[in-house]
This record gives sequence, structure tokens and C-alpha cells, in this order.
Amino acid sequence: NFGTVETIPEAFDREYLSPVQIGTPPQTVNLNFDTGSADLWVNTNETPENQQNGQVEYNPTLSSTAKKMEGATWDITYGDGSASSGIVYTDVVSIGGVTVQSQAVESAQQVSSSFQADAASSGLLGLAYGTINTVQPVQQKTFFENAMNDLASPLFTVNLMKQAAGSYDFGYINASEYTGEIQYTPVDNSRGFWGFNPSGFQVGNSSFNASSWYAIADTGTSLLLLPSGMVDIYWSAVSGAKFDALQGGYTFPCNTTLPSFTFGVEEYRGVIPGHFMNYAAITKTTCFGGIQSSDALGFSIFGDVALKAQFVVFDGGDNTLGWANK
Ligand SMILES: O=C(CNCCc1c[nH]c2ccccc12)Nc1scc(-c2ccccc2)c1C(=O)NCc1ccccc1
Repeated sequence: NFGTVETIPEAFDREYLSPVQIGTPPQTVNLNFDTGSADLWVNTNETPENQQNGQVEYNPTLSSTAKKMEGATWDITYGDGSASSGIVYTDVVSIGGVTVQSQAVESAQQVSSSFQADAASSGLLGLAYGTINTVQPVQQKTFFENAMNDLASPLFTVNLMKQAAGSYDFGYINASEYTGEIQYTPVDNSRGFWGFNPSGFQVGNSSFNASSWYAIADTGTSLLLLPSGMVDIYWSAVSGAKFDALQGGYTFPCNTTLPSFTFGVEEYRGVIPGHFMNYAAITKTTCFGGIQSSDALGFSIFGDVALKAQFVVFDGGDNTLGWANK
């Protein structure tokens, strides 16, 4: 089978939320689909009231198919320091008509401040490899891994849009969502991510700089995080741009016209329009750049700033990533 679900951007395209049905009768919660992590966790009746801000909850006690996974716990910390933890149920989970009968649903008994403040999001749905799922003592599979063998094709596609509704498709490739040919490239999943090797970059209409490095395709990270050498070259082309240690990155005058950023995947060239690189206004006149350094991480992250300019195929069958412009 196959299915499709819409994904809606929050302010600044900071994150994208999609409706997910959990339990019997189905309870719908909006989750942040995250190809950079592998835990499906959600606010529930067990999440302390003082750690919530109106989020819609999943309540396993109201689901006839919910089963507590005795002795199982989970605990996750993301690179930005945000964290959550709790216990585990299994229940029926459906996304866009694709159903997994027994999916590990991780109930949050603790969520850190950035999640507490995020009133629209009821949690995350991990789409990275299950090898980085945090459930103990028995690691759990992601929704996609559980659904994969029943899908028409063992893949899902990501079509994020700038400040508009996009979609996650499961089990099929919708040719109307992209232009040109899809360039496939092998995935390095040794760290549990959808890792790949870009082949170079280009700022605006300048020449292409061939270079090979390791990066991950991560819908759960807002920005495009690249080696500082590339980031410095990009922002040196923007008059008034500067590295602002207080803000923790490059800022620039909001009224500046930004150059596009092109990345290579083998012979393919992915183009990110200049205006996608304006992440958010800090003041009336100063804006925060969408392309920032990944040096502190040790690897690059193609987050939403990059992904919303592309149509991306996450193929779990042959472990490849497919890239296309749109
Ligand atoms: O964790 C994910 C994807 N899920 C994010 C869920 C999430 C984490 N706060 C959230 C807040 C709201 C919604 C979702 C999330 N991706 C990866 S791989 C390596 C790093 C990393 C490792 C070390 C240092 C930095 C990053 C991250 C990372 O922390 N990204 C988030 C981020 C990256 C940079 C800045 C901010 C956040």
C-alpha cells in the first residue's frame, strides 16, 4: 500500500508538523517528522501539566489497542541540548492511510523547555535508522521501518515548502512533485542517519567548487549547517553580513538581496534560492542567516533551509537518497 500526508510549516519554517492517528478509536496528534532521529515520542496524559503549554495529547488509557511495554524506557538528548524521556506503549499508528499495527509510541514523562514552549507540536516521529532509537532494554523500529515491507516501494519522499503546505509520501514517488531527473546517491547509515557525500558547492553564479564531505539529510534541523570554509565564502558575498558571536552565527541587513546556494550530489546540482537563506529577523533591520557553520558538530546537516528547495527520496530498500529540484 501507499499513502500521503500534508506537512505544514511553523513560523520561519522552523519545523513542519503532520497529523498522525494513534490508537483505537484514532486520536490525531500533529508531530514533527524527523529524519535526524529515530524515536516516536508524544505528549500524553503522563506528561506533567507544568511541562505543557496546551499541546494535544495522546491518551493510551482511551485506546483499546494500547499496550504498555513493561520495563521499557526511553531518554533522548538532541544536539541543541533539548531532551525528553519516559515510558513506552505499543499501539496502532496510521499516517496518510499507511497503518502499522504495533508501533512503539514513547510517552513523554519529561520534556525540556524548548518542547514545552512549542504548543503546536505534540512530539516527534523519527524517520532515521532504528539503530539510534533510544528505547531500552529492547531498541525499537521506526514507523517507516515497520511499514516498509508492506509499502508498494520501500521508500518515503519529503517535499517541504517555504511557508506553504508540503507532503510526506510513503511507498511511491509522485512525479508531479519535482522537475528534471532524480539523482540517486548511496547512503552512509553507519551513524544511524541518512548520510551522504555532497560533491561541492557554488555561491550565486560564481564557479562550482568541487569538494567531497559527509552530510546528513535532516528534516528535524531548521538550518543548513556546513563547514565554515563554505559558510564564510557564502556570507563574504553579502554586503553587511557579519559573524555575530552573541547571536551565535552570521547576521545580515534584512534588506540585502541574497545569492543562491548550489550544492552538488555527484553530477547533480541542487539550487537553494537566495531568499531561502533569510532564516528570521532578529531586529527590524538585522536578520539571522539560514546557512551557518557545522564545525562544532563534526559533520554537516542539510536541514529544512536546504530540503524545502528540493524533492528528496529516502529509499530504505537500497539505502539511497534521491535528489531533485522542483
Ligand atoms: O537531532 C537532530 C534531529 N532532531 C532534532 C529535534 C529537535 C531538537 N530540538 C528541537 C526543537 C524543536 C523541534 C525539534 C527539535 N539532528 C541532529 S544530528 C546532529 C545534531 C547536532 C549535534 C550536536 C550539535 C548540534 C546538532 C542534531 C541536532 O541536534 N539538530 C537539532 C538542532 C541543531 C542545531 C541547532 C538547533 C537544533
